[in-house]
Amino acid sequence: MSEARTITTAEVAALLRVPGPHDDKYSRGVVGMITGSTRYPGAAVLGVEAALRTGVGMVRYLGPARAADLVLQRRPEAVTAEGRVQAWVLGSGMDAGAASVEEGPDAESAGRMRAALASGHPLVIDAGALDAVGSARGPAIITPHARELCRLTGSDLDAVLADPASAARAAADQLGVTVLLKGHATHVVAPGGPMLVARSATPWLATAGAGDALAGILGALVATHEAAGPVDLAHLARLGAAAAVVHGLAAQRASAGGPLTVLDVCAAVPATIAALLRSR
Ligand SMILES: NC(=O)C1=CN([C@@H]2O[C@H](COP(=O)(O)OP(=O)(O)OC[C@H]3O[C@@H](n4cnc5c(N)ncnc54)[C@H](O)[C@@H]3O)[C@@H](O)[C@H]2O)[C@@H](O)CC1
Ligand SMILES: Nc1ncnc2c1ncn2[C@@H]1O[C@H](COP(=O)(O)OP(=O)(O)O)[C@@H](O)[C@H]1O
Repeated sequence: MSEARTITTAEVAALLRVPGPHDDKYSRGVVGMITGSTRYPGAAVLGVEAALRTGVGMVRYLGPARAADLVLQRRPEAVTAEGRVQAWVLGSGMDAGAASVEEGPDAESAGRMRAALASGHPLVIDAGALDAVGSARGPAIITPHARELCRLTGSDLDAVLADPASAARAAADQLGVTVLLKGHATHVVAPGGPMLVARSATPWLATAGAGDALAGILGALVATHEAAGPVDLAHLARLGAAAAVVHGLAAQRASAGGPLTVLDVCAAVPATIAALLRSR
């Protein structure tokens, strides 16, 4: 078994960047999101909502037209034009192989995804972008669930579920990226680094779209840190664990012991962050 340590709320609070009087939308960080597809446009809405609720200077949304329309209906503050970006979120709400699509309504966002992978900026790689991890030039954190991890590494599902910490560590070493393995407990590890575990989630969070929101929270945290100086794989591991704790605590707030929707979780993120900041 791989040794694992639960990240504390004090550590998470210390990782939250608070804007100061001299900040502007660019110095706070811009997260670029190429998420959602013609088939799964809702994932784009959830990720953008989560990123904005986490606090970031700008969300630049560059997915397919149908998803962009829905994002703008929900969040007119999202910017859908190309421009400066400090960190990317790729692949939520896309089918495997999304970066290789060359025809149809999702081809333009596939091209943008290939450019983001080659940009050297930090990357949050989710769902349909996972199989493109080998083309990531910048530091990357991948966010698979157990079955996605198996698809990526060829490991056995029962073995991953029995020892997620070892599976996450082996994947990080094999792929040379930081791995955030989702589940009731979420395991996060950089190649050769310490294993961090987030244990704040409630089982009510096991609902479609919850992972899309996690990717948005994480993308916002990465962009706000990258705006202050380059993040590396070890830094991405701490931010990944922090994002999972914020996600889980927001879910506890949204649930209050009962069912939740993913937009409820997103709506609970600002109060969750405010409570963490009061505790530091
Ligand atoms: N509103 C939306 O637009 C939504 C879009 N979604 C997108 O839908 C696409 C497909 O996602 P799926 O994860 O369903 O597809 P997958 O094809 O990756 O998963 C389907 C298979 O994986 C298994 N599986 C799922 N979660 C697991 C876990 N935690 N442990 C072990 N096995 C697990 C399922 O039993 C099933 O056999 C993704 O791009 C995703 O981002 C989902 O996020 C749901 C919401
Ligand atoms: N039993 C559970 N208890 C707590 N959290 C869970 C549980 N099952 C899943 N989650 C969380 O819910 C999210 C599901 O993400 P994912 O599998 O990508 O689903 P989707 O693709 O539908 O968004 C992850 O953040 C995961 O950690």
